[in-house]
Amino acid sequence: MTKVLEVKPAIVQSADVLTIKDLKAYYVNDLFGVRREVRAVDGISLTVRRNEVYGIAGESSSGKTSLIKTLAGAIRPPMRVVDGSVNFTFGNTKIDVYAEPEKMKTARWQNLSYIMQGSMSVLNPVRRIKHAFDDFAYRHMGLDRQAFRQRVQSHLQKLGLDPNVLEAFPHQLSGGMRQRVTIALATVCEPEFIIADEPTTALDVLVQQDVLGLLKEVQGRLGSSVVFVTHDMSVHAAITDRLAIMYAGRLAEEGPTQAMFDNPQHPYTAHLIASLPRIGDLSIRKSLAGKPPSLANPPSGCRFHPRCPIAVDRCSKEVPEMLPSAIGGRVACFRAGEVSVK
Ligand SMILES: Nc1ncnc2c1ncn2[C@@H]1O[C@H](COP(=O)(O)OP(=O)(O)OP(=O)(O)O)[C@@H](O)[C@H]1O
Repeated sequence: MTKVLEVKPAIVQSADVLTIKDLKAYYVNDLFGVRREVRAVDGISLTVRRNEVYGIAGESSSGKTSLIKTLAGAIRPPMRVVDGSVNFTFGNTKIDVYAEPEKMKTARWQNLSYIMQGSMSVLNPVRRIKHAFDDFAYRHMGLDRQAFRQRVQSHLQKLGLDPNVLEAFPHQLSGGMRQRVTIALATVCEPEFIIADEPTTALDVLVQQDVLGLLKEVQGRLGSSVVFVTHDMSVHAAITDRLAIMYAGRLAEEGPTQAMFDNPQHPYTAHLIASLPRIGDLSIRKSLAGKPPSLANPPSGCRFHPRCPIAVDRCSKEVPEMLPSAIGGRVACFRAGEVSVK
């Protein structure tokens, strides 16, 4: 049995809120006249539905953070979107992120919010917590000061936080508390779309469970969509409805989370699941041979083929497309379904 955190998944509904089509985003550097491209996001298509938690998993450097920065329209040089599109639908408003950057600016905080890695980056260490709410949320809510403060206090209470945290400095709170405050900050405007990048990585497992429970509860109450990024598969098992696995800038597999854990179709998914600790199993977990490839010079064909235990000749020559999988998702593998989790 796989040891996972226990947080109940939400009901999945169907309208698409985010549609990404054949997205390519590269880091482009010119060094002494030599152009170097790191293909961090390389031909990704996916949709995220209303009221679902969509997970993105993959080893370090697989492109997870680059993908979510790209979808939030939060890219800076040397990163460039070289092809493809990102579209959001918020109520009746449609936004093409790269054709309509002004619309996207307005949507930020109101319709879309971002919980980043490490809560201290959004909470100024020398200012009280209340100022973070003033700085980020006040102008988006159209309330007078008093009504705004009341709204913030009642939101904190709904999340089980004492409104007195508003008077605290970040360093006076524990790591878990700070992350709860960050979730409160990201959700006070009741956004339809929340991006969470490794929000619980630095926390111990019990606090992590608490913070994940909170995020799930707010998501369920608001009916928001969440894109949740972490390399930790046990967290995906606990919180996500659907899961995408990234390998070397591309999607390897996507599908309903539970079905992927029960019956992974891609050998890389099977490897990630097999590396999780299991209750009562004292055997040493086998790691995959080799390292993730350089995205400046990725392998030909399927990028996973040099490390794949079941690769055949074709895998080094042809790029596998993402095609419907046997478990109601999509998979990019010529030998899909021929692996099992041992
Ligand atoms: N500013 C940059 N310039 C050049 N390459 C970059 C830059 N930022 C990231 N990269 C490269 O892009 C690739 C993808 O990185 P990214 O941070 O998106 O991966 P990740 O899956 O989020 O990793 P992690 O789990 O470690 O955060 C990596 O090869 C990384 O070295």
